[in-house]
Amino acid sequence: MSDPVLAVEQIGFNYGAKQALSEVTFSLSPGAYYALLGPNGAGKSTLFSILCQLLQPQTGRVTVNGINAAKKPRQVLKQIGMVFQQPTLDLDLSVEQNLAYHASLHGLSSAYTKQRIDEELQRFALSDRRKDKVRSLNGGHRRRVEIARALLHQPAILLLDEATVGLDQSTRDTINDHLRQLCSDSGITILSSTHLIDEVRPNDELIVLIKGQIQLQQRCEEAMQAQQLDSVQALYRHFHQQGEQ
Ligand SMILES: Nc1ncnc2c1ncn2[C@@H]1O[C@H](COP(=O)(O)OP(=O)(O)OP(=O)(O)O)[C@@H](O)[C@H]1O
Repeated sequence: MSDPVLAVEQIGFNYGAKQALSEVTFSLSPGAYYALLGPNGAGKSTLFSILCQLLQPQTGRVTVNGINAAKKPRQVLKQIGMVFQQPTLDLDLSVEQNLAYHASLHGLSSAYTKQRIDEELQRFALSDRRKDKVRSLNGGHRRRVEIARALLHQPAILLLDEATVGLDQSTRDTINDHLRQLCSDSGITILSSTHLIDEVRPNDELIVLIKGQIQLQQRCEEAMQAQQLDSVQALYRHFHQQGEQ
């Protein structure tokens, strides 16, 4: 097995008296797609906030490619691309301007920015929309721009927090296809949170988080076989019930 690209060890986080995460431990391998599944309030957003350093864990540690996030936060942030639950594009800027602004925050040179914007817009079939204002794009295209933006600085890990919420089924399918392709083509690791169980595919690595605790980390197909269950829904229900006890 290759060294993990991300290791989360014994992380705990409370909001005052409210416990959001307790002794959360898991690791991600390079080039794999991980679906983080959990009901509302399970702690998914808190975990993402810690991974992209908006919050500091109160216990435990996060390392990215062996670098401790608490000790070298900037080096770790360079390795992470983030797509938040709420859209964060400026609607009155063009697609290209939104991407260029993000690239400048990451300190990319103008020549490299142009190259990366070209590459990512091509990857997401958006090259013909580069001069259009984001306001004129539909929801699926806006999400694709956000994913392209998160990839500009070539992170090792892409984090997506409920990235397909509010999109119709066929747009969700297209984006999900793109994301799986991204892992196999470019070797990037994806951690994508969802409560939409139908988005999880048999070949995905599955991480189930319930009430701030990890209930399962295993390839989805293997977990179904181990539990003798024939669907992701049944598998999730099983671990959900276990977590609620
Ligand atoms: N700022 C806050 N203050 C107090 N409690 C909070 C705060 N943010 C989250 N919580 C609580 O922490 C727990 C984890 O919340 P979190 O938002 O991380 O879960 P989630 O899995 O992302 O849920 P959702 O799917 O609804 O976004 C929940 O019980 C939530 O009520």
